[in-house]
Amino acid sequence: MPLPPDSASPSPDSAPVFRVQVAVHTPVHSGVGGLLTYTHTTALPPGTLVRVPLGNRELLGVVWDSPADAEPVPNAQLKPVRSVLDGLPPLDARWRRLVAFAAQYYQRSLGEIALTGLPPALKDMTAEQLARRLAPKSKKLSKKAQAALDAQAVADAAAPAPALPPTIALSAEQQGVCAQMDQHPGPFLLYGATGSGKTEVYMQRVQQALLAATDTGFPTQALVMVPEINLTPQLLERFTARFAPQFGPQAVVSMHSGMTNPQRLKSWLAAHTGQARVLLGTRMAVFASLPGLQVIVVDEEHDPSYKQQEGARYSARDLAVWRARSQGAQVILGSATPSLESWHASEPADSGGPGRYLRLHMPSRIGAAELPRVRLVDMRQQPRKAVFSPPLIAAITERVQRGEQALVLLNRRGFAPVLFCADCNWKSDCPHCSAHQVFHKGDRTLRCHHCGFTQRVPHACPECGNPDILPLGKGTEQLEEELERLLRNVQRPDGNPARVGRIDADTTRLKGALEQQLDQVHSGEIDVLVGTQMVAKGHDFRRITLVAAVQPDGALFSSDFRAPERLFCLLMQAAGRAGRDGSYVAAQDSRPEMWVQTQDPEHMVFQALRQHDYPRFAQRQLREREDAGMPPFAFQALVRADARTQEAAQDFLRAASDAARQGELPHLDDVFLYPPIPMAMQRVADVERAQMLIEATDRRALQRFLHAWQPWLHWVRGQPQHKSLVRWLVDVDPQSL
Ligand SMILES: Nc1ncnc2c1ncn2[C@@H]1O[C@H](COP(=O)(O)OP(=O)(O)OP(=O)(O)O)[C@@H](O)[C@H]1O
Ligand SMILES: [Zn+2]
Repeated sequence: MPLPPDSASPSPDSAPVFRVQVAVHTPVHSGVGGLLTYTHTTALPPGTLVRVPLGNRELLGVVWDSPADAEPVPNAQLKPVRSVLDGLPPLDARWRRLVAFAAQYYQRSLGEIALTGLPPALKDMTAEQLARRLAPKSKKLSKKAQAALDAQAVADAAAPAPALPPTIALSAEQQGVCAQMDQHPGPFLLYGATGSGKTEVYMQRVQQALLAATDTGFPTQALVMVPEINLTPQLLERFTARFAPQFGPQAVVSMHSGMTNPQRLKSWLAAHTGQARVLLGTRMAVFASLPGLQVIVVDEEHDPSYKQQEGARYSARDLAVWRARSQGAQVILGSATPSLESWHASEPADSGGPGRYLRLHMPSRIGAAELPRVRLVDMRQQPRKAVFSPPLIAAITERVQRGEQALVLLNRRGFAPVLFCADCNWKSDCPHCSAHQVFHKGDRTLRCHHCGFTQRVPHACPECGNPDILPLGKGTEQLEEELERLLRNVQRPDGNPARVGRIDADTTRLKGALEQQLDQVHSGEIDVLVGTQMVAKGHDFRRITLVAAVQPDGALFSSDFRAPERLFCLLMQAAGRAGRDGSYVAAQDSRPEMWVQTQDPEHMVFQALRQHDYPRFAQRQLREREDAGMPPFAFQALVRADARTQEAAQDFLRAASDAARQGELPHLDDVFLYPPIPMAMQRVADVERAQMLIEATDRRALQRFLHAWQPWLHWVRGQPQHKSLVRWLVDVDPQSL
């Protein structure tokens, strides 16, 4: 795109101009710090959005600093700011503090984090376009239309104020928790069983925040975060129903990656200007501009999706805690299965714990609902090769015949994870990754879930021509097919045949598909739902009384030390979908159940699950981690390198490690640099991946070390022998190893 000539007229040499330091994001200027200096005819308030030239491009930037004094600057050295997006109030100091902290902590440039926090649509907008976007829509109306509007306004004014939604009477536990939140500044860890009514507590706290008076006059605001997009529509509905009557139809807005750029811009502007009072969103929402922020909720705080896994690898949960503290807002982390980090942080000080969070407990489900009874099926005692053990099928059949619903969980989509030739041992390996291509029966393809490489299923073994190639292992597609077969003669109480449905990333690719499929579950059209972790958490299903995890054991063999924690959470959350409506269960004279098919029923993960005993599980895991010196008792960072060969990737890491020693970086003695190793997924899309773990017992030592190391990493990367490196990055507090 050709650029217009500089609009700001060049000032004569040495005329006084104002220096403006601007945070911009360019890969070239991504070193830590990363402010570029421009000039302008006036000083610009920090937080102002500007468009600045860089090379032959024009970029959006945020004014970080602009001294109020003019000074003579030789014109040739510095370029002037191209335009100022002055229709928008500047981003406030608290937002800029958050960005500065995140940039420093996660070892990224200010500009990158700042731009991460802004809606993408702003990047390409001129000042005029933004002004138009901000101007109230003033369409010329016909006389008749105007008269109708006026009449409506008169009628509105005369009508009684909209009725407040009936507020639910809080349970005793909910009241107790809210009372504690009144007394204590937080942060709070709301440890509440699945179905204990945590959402109701959030709404109560949000309501209180929205009604609070401030001295700034800016409307008070709340940020509510959920781990996944698929939970936002549901929660949006609940929050809108609660708050729109009181605070206006625009009071609740959402923000997540499933929205179009114009939609995201709209939400962002509403939050920035105070029109929106509640912002509901996924991890990206943590960076939204919310000048009136009073309370932050992080629902399902244990969820790994709060950690951004690309670009700036920030933890939205951790930043939420930081943001709340730095601006005097309350923060509530909620979960039935808190992360071990948060659980540890909430160990009370009087029993020797850090006592950094206040732990609040809601053990009981709402109403008369009880937690499901957990049944472990020892698959070593079941017919070999059975996907579903006969007792599980009998239990599902019984539920369907009574008109209840069942949920079958398997965290693997597709029909089978691999195709296999028994004659020559050929396997459907992805040619570009160290992974198998997954067999999808629906469209008869082999698909790599890592790089997307897709092929038609071969008619015979590509190696030896054997026509009998076999699927190995199970995916959700196969479970669905298998259940349809097993339940084909089962009838529901209305005489119709049992209906099986499936929800996973494959069935929900199209926009609106997930909502539609969830509606089918809620309306009772589907009797047995097969799904991945997508359906295991957060959903308030009312008629599911049985949940089954059919092949959870794989996770027990993972090399990642967080694997047991992840599995336990997933199973507890899944169990939490059964029997949520106590009166329904009672009317059915039924009892909720969670089934787990496993080869290792004695494993402590399953034993703790059986007792619904998160504290015991957490205590044991934490003890192991303390003994092994792992998080939360140690702090970690990863340096990752991608290259065409594994050798090149590891060479870079070794050189980086040598540079740290030669450069005599601060705290070198307090951090431990492990040797580089290939990543568990070693090759993706023809790129070899390696990583190097850095560990310290003191967070600040690790931080200072990383900070001092950063320029060295850039320097090493610039050396000719590392030319073949594709990319490198630092991941602070990595969530998977
Ligand atoms: N005080 C109350 N009185 C009546 N019903 C309530 C009350 N509080 C919550 N509920 C209802 O109980 C159900 C479970 O509540 P909610 O969804 O808030 O649980 P949760 O703790 O967030 O569960 P999960 O962690 O499993 O997502 C919801 O249908 C909710 O409307
Ligand atoms: Zn691949």
